Amino acid sequence: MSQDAVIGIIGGQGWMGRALGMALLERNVVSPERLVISSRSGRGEAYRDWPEVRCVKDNRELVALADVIVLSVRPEDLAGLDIDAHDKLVISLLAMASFQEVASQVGSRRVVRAMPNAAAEIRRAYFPWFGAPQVTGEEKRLVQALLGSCGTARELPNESDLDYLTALSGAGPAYPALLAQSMLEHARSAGLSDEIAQEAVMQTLVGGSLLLEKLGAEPGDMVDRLIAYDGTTAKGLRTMIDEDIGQAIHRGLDAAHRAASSPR
Ligand SMILES: NC(=O)C1=CN([C@@H]2O[C@H](COP(=O)(O)OP(=O)(O)OC[C@H]3O[C@@H](n4cnc5c(N)ncnc54)[C@H](O)[C@@H]3O)[C@@H](O)[C@H]2O)C=CC1
Ligand SMILES: O=C(O)[C@@H]1CCC=N1
Repeated sequence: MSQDAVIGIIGGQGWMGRALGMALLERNVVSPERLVISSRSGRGEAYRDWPEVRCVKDNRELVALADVIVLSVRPEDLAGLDIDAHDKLVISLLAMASFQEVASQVGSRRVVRAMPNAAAEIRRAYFPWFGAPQVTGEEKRLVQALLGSCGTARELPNESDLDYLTALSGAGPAYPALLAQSMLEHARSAGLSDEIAQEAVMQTLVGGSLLLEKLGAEPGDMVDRLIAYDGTTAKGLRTMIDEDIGQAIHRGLDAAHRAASSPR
């Protein structure tokens, strides 16, 4: 498929659709003339700097204009889309909607399922995807370039990996947010001012994450090293480990994975 393909995003004003649309434009992966979005609420503010981007209200018009159709609506809105993609390439960002379900709803078996995460907003998403056998090698290269605009795109060998990663990386940015919330509550209850507590939590989580990325080693190596150091960190870590923080995380991931794998 040509790199000049017109890309249409259904739900292009929503959280993920807008993040993808903006990333494609800002990274010059797609020129504004080659982007079409459908939005029930009109053009909106997001694309105000890109007047060449076409905005339509009717999804059937978008399907007619686009070579590649990105679905970025909530899973419960899939059944109401009422489009026939006539075997065009469709990229679904939907959680909880299988290849079979998407293919039969949109009238194309040339379907890629892809899973962004909230960090697409800052172009740091982990963005795995799985392409049906009907998707050609050239189309897969295009998909990799499109999704790579939002961060790190990765083709997966099978669809079940995508359901798993929906729970791990798709939902993932919420997990450090939960940790941050808990640390912040603790800092406040220890009497720190809001300003210092917020700054300390943010800088620690961001700095710790960047350090992990730079070290590139097993995260457990850092844990082992600090337990062996046997200082204050070791006291905190041992207590959290004895309280089975690992079990709580595994049970949470299992629950999200079950939700991602079950038919709605
Ligand atoms: N928000 C997240 O962190 C993630 C979301 N996803 C998936 O991405 C998809 C989109 O999610 P969000 O962007 O968060 O939802 P959202 O609610 O922010 O955006 C969905 C957009 O679709 C529009 N829409 C609904 N029905 C439509 C229709 N018939 N025609 C045109 N537009 C329509 C809505 O008005 C809204 O603007 C979901 O299926 C979700 O499972 C996947 C990974 C992460
Ligand atoms: O919570 C959800 O269902 C979506 C899919 C993965 C992350 N957010």
